Amino acid sequence: METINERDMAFSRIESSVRMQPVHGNPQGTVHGGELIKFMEDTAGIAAMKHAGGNVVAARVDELVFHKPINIGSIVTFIAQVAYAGSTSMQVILTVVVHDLNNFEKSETALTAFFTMVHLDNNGRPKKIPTLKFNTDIESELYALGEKKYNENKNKPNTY
Ligand SMILES: CCCCCCCCCCCCCCCC(=O)SCCNC(=O)CCNC(=O)[C@H](O)C(C)(C)COP(=O)(O)OP(=O)(O)OC[C@H]1O[C@@H](n2cnc3c(N)ncnc32)[C@H](O)[C@@H]1OP(=O)(O)O
Repeated sequence: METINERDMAFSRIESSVRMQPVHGNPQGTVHGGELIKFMEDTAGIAAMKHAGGNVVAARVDELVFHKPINIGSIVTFIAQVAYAGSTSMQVILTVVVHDLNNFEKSETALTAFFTMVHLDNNGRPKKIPTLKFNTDIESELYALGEKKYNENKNKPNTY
């Protein structure tokens, strides 16, 4: 199989929309945080799989922020972007937006997080990934954010 050494950042971007159902709810009647995190991890995982070209696992979640509660019945879009590629790991920036059901041009950010996803080979060992190429000013900013988070994690004591 052909080995890909470099991928454009835009290649891995994923958007996935879901209507939040009663089964996603918590006792307060809004969407349960754990349900949202599962969708976030799946979306981050698919973006990372696209970049890596194979299986990935989540190694870490940083700066998960719940900015707004989400109501049952809302249509929510999960946006995942590989922002930085290390040797075998990726920083995936996850943004969750809630749409205005009467005006889909309007949406609000409800959650944000960084996921560290690691590419694994068939024996479950970390495997090298393509480098990441940015092509626009916005992508360059995302890359800088991802690189900062990667370096912060590498420098944290007792992390691994
Ligand atoms: C709405 C949509 C619906 C769609 C619906 C479809 C669903 C379709 C979904 C498919 C998508 C699946 C997405 C789910 C993914 C899981 O749910 S996975 C389950 C949860 N995760 C786990 O069980 C992982 C457990 N941990 C491990 O297995 C090992 O610790 C790891 C992560 C493989 C690392 O192993 P290790 O031997 O420590 O590796 P090591 O060589 O030291 O480091 C490798 C790299 O990882 C980094 N790393 C390791 N540990 C850490 C750490 N704690 N923090 C940060 N970085 C770390 C290192 O810095 C290194 O990076 P590079 O410098 O190479 O880039």
